[in-house]
Amino acid sequence: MASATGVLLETNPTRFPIRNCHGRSINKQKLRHSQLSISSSPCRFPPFSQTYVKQWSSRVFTISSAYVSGPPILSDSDPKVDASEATSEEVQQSPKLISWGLLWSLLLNHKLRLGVSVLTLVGCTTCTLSMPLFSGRFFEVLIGARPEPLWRLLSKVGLLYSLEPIFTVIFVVNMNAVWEKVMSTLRAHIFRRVVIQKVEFFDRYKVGELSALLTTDLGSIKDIVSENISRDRGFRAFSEVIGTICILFALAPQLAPILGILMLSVSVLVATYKRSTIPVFKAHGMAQASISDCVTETFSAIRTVRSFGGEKRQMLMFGSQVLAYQSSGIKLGTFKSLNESLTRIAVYISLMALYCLGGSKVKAGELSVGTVASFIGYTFTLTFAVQGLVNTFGDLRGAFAAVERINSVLSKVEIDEALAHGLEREIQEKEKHDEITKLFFVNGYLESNKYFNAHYMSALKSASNLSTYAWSGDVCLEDVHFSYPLRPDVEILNGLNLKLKCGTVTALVGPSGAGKSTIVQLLARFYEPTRGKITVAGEDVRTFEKTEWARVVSIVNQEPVLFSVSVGENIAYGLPDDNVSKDDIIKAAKAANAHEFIISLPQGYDTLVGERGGLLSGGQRQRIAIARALLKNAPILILDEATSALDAVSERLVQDALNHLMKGRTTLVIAHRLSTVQNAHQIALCSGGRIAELGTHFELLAKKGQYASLVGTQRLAFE
Ligand SMILES: Nc1ncnc2c1ncn2[C@@H]1O[C@H](COP(=O)(O)OP(=O)(O)OP(=O)(O)O)[C@@H](O)[C@H]1O
Repeated sequence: MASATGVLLETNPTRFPIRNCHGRSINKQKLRHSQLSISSSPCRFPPFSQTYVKQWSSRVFTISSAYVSGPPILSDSDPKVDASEATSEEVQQSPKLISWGLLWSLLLNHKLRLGVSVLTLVGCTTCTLSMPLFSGRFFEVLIGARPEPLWRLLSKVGLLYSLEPIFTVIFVVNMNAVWEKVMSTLRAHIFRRVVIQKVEFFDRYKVGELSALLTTDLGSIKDIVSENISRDRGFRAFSEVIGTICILFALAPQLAPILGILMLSVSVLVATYKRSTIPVFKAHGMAQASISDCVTETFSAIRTVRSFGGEKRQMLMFGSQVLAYQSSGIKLGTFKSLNESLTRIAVYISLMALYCLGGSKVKAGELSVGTVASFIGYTFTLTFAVQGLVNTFGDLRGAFAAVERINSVLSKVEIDEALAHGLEREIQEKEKHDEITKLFFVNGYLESNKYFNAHYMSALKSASNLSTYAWSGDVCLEDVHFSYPLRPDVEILNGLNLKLKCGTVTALVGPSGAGKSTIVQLLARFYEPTRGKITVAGEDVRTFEKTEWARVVSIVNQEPVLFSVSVGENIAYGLPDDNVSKDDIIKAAKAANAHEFIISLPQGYDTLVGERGGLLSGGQRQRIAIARALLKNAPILILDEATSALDAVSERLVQDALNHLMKGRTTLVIAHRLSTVQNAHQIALCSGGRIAELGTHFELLAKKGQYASLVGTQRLAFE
């Protein structure tokens, strides 16, 4: 039944613009999606954090009171396209991935340890700050100016000396443990955020840049505590500076202001000087990064280097980078030595000032010898503490820059909602006591992403149906238009229609660059069509979560990627969430013609395959990938010319395995070989962003069109 507001909206939507939680107006179609599924299945959403629940319920209220109910409809207009209109606004509004709020809430998970750290910090700072006082008294006892027995004074000093290291140990251990735990959660949080980004995000950033976020940048955030819990850094330096200044004023108000001004000028000087050295540090860091780039590139492409005799070129390149690193290192050393001398100069100036002023006051009888002796001690304490604080501020600057980098890369809204939603649900369902899973929870909840497109997500259908649809229905690409997000002006597919009949093989042929692999990427849902849709048994695939979709699609590529674990584990990756029995693995390997070679390996199924499977031949890698796909037992199969890189013997073995794999599955084969094409139930020729010809081998030959000319010019290779 239509509510009053709903009717008003229906009649004149522009007069009553409804705004979503970001204040953005949302169209009617979106409203329909949101409201319908909210009312039909509100419990499908995982128990997000309270804030999310609040935002969610307010959205439910706004939307449901404003719209008419009805059956869930996913219109032809692409929800993703609608959502993309708002992307720039959302980018501006997106919350920072690492914020003070997040850090604070993570720290508060360790209240006890933090409490102990604060108490022990007070304890060890008190001990440290008492020492110069007792040194002064010691001199006074020695010259007879103080009537206290020496043994009593020494036993107090002894007590201080014993307590200080104990407090220090407890402080360092606790602070370190707290920060390590916070950093682990942060690391997992960032890794997860990277994993759920859309594929175009990975087109945009280099792997090196992304791994630097999790290693170098997080490293500098970690160092801000780990490297600053020693005596003369961070919190201790800060508490010592404050404590010393108070004591100095209490001890000798005549001397304290002079010393204070002196200290202040020195620290300003040191800080200014340090600021001027930032470019030198940066240059050194960059030189180090280029060395590491060169090493990675050379060793990962060692076969190419060798085949082109490129060793000398690589060595020269490495040598020039080493020299650049060396010269920036020498420059840095000079700056460091100057820095060191500055500290000493600061101490000496302060001491000279003290000797002159303090000495004259002692002579005039205004100050005791003990007080001046204590003052000298505090001068050292203050100088080193100030110096430590300046260093800590330098580290803080580095940490802020790292946070900024992480936020600028990861706070943008490029999250693949259809993937993140399913992943979130799966992790929520997992055993909460599992220590590894817990890492991905912030304060008991997964990062609740308010940018999850609720209207989009709410139209999701049950996963249990997907498997039935995929085993029994056709897969259709209907009027699919597509441009890669990084090249939005170039339309690769332009109204493409193709039906993959259930349980049959479709061969996809066409000239290079026609868009064959693009079709594969769309079927795998690495990208979504910019217009049109892909359906399975008539259902838009976007109504299913990507994690569910991944379960019904298997892809075997020309260059299958294996993980650097054992052969058995690589096959079991076909079902990464399940406990796969060894029998099932062997069964899949046998069906993929891989069992024989696997048992001849040194450790059989436990043999490690090396980085990206580099310790195996191309044909062996291919058969393991097929075994992995067999174990997965997905109803939709995509073969990206999986045998073209193999020799005749391997090809026969792999082809047998593939024939086994294709049985009863809806298969799309990108084919360059005539034999593969001829055996297919239908052949689709892709050209100009559409399917230009469709039929069997003989039908297409008879047409004497592009397919016939491809065969004629032998661009479809004969065996
Ligand atoms: N990630 C990407 N971002 C931008 N453009 C891309 C991307 N991947 C492919 N393209 C472009 O899309 C077009 C189609 O490429 P595609 O790989 O689908 O062709 P293909 O038919 O599979 O070619 P081949 O037979 O040579 O493999 C090409 O012009 C290519 O430059």
